[in-house]
Amino acid sequence: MKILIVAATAPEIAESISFLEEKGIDYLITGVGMVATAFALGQRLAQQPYDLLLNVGIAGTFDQQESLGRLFRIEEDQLFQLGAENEQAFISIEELGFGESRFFAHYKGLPLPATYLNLPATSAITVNKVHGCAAHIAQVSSQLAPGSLESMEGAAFFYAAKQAQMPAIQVRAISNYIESRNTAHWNIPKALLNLNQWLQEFCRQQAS
Ligand SMILES: O=C(O)c1cccc(C(=O)CC[C@H]2O[C@@H](n3cnc4c(=O)[nH]cnc43)[C@H](O)[C@@H]2O)c1
Repeated sequence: MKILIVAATAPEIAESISFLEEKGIDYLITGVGMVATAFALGQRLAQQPYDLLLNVGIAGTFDQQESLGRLFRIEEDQLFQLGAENEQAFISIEELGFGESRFFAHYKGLPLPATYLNLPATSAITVNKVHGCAAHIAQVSSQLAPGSLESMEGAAFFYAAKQAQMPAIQVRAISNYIESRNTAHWNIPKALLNLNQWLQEFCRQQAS
């Protein structure tokens, strides 16, 4: 099975790059954010088809009781606040009739290893602006499924995969709580360690 590993930044998969190169597994660093992700992935997929696309990275969680470093598979991801507003309410892109904002992991029929299937599943939102203001966080969080995560790429990754009609999955390690912004509270090293250990185990199981 030909797999493409997709990450926003090189540091997110730095611990796995020599492993991936030894195994002959392709990877793509897109740059941070939805526009960079959709363009880079679209460009790659136009040149080369894959049997499976895997987006890995770190993410924030809205669940203040969750453990930093924990891994999740993202089953649904949303282009957050894509739409319009009027004086009363937000109007989604679906209600406007211009497209869709919700995208899903897609791997039906693929024999994915236990290291993926056994991960806890959750939903995520994809944002242009990382939430860091307590009042906004309280408002957003009340509209989301409990335990939702937040990244800057996930839904754009699923979008590009859907456009290219290729199976796609996403795994995120929690690096921080979505809270009043304070990066001193983030635990990026723990998230990266867990994410890269998982990624290498996934690739080993996938190959066997
Ligand atoms: O500072 C570092 O050592 C470092 C190492 C690896 C990656 C980073 C990043 O800042 C990656 C940016 C990446 O992280 C995602 N992310 C993480 N937390 C959140 C969040 O709370 N809300 C939204 N996105 C988050 C995001 O997908 C960025 O692409 C730093």
